[in-house]
Amino acid sequence: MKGILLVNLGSPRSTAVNDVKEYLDEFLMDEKVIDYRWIFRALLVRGIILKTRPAKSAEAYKTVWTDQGSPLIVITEKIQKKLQKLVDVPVEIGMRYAEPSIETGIQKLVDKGVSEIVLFPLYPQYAMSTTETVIEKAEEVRKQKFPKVKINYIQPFYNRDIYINCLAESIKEKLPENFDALQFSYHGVPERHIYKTDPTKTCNLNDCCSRESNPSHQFCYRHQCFDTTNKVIEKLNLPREKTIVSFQSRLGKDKWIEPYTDETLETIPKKGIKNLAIVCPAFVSDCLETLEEISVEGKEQFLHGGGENFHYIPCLNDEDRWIEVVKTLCEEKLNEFYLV
Ligand SMILES: C=CC1=C(C)c2cc3[nH]c(cc4nc(cc5[nH]c(cc1n2)c(C)c5CCC(=O)O)C(CCC(=O)O)=C4C)c(C)c3C=C
Ligand SMILES: [Fe+2]
Ligand SMILES: [Fe+2]
Repeated sequence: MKGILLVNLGSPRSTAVNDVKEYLDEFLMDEKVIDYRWIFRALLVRGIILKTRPAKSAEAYKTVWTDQGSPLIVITEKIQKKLQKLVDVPVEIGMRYAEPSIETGIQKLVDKGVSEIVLFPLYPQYAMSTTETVIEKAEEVRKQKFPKVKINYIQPFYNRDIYINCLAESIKEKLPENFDALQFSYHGVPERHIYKTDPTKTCNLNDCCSRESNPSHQFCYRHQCFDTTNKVIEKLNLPREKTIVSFQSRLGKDKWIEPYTDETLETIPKKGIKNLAIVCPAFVSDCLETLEEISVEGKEQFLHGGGENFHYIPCLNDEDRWIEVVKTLCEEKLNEFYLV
């Protein structure tokens, strides 16, 4: 029997500082996220970051937490429920960090008699710290706990027509009537991650990310973000000069991919952009990074820089058209099981 596992990043179990600390420890000790040798990672994460960040992050989580829990988990559950109504195989969710874990999700499917799983990492663009760590973790769990189970992984879908149409339509519906610019703010990654995962060693994080065709693009997160943006701009028929791409949420002292969202938000009002619409297409569901970092902090930065109107465009969340895309992508992979 076949089944579907939707995988998202995960959130702390509550906004208590200790729960946030436990979550951040698992997240940041992942060597695909902070890719230093264990001893240096432990010194940085446990010796420095976890001393102060959990209290700060817990305060931020409190501002977005709902009666049902973390927005990211609640929305992923809504996607699961809606998808379950459209497909005739069991659908479960699993989080890369904290609960419900990938193991919990696979166990629930196995308990329902599933032996062939389509696993969907809910990230449009490939990154070592997202898609790659999800697949690595799922393979580790499968080998150790479920050796008879087969897993088929859905690949990044940043450039698929069905996804681009869906994202473009969603944005179009929510765009305000008057705006000076539409900003696409993607989660950032350290530059080092892009060099590390480039099998061709040709990406220089410059023009090659935006070049038409280049073998490095399959693993270049920066390229994939530009490509999603360009395809949406084309669909919406937007003048290029009315659009901005930037990268948010950087952590630590390393150089992350540029331009940075916070700096952009502070400076664009001085260039005449007073009315801004902003969307975050690296996230399929709203979460701390969109609801707090962009909608609240980002708005403050923009207004502080002299901006006047800040319009946040929510993620796809559980919109019906997005659930249809999830269904199509899952069905493609479910069908592959029949071919082998
Ligand atoms: C596109 C998706 C994401 C990428 C790429 C990514 C890389 C990445 N993130 C951190 C550090 C943190 N991220 C945090 C929250 C967070 N990150 C993503 C997605 C991506 N991260 C999401 C969806 C969330 C929100 C989770 C939620 O519960 O809502 C956090 C925790 C919050 C905080 O303390 O700020 C950290 C830390 C790194 C270091 C990284 C790449 C190396
Ligand atoms: Fe993150
Ligand atoms: Fe690149």
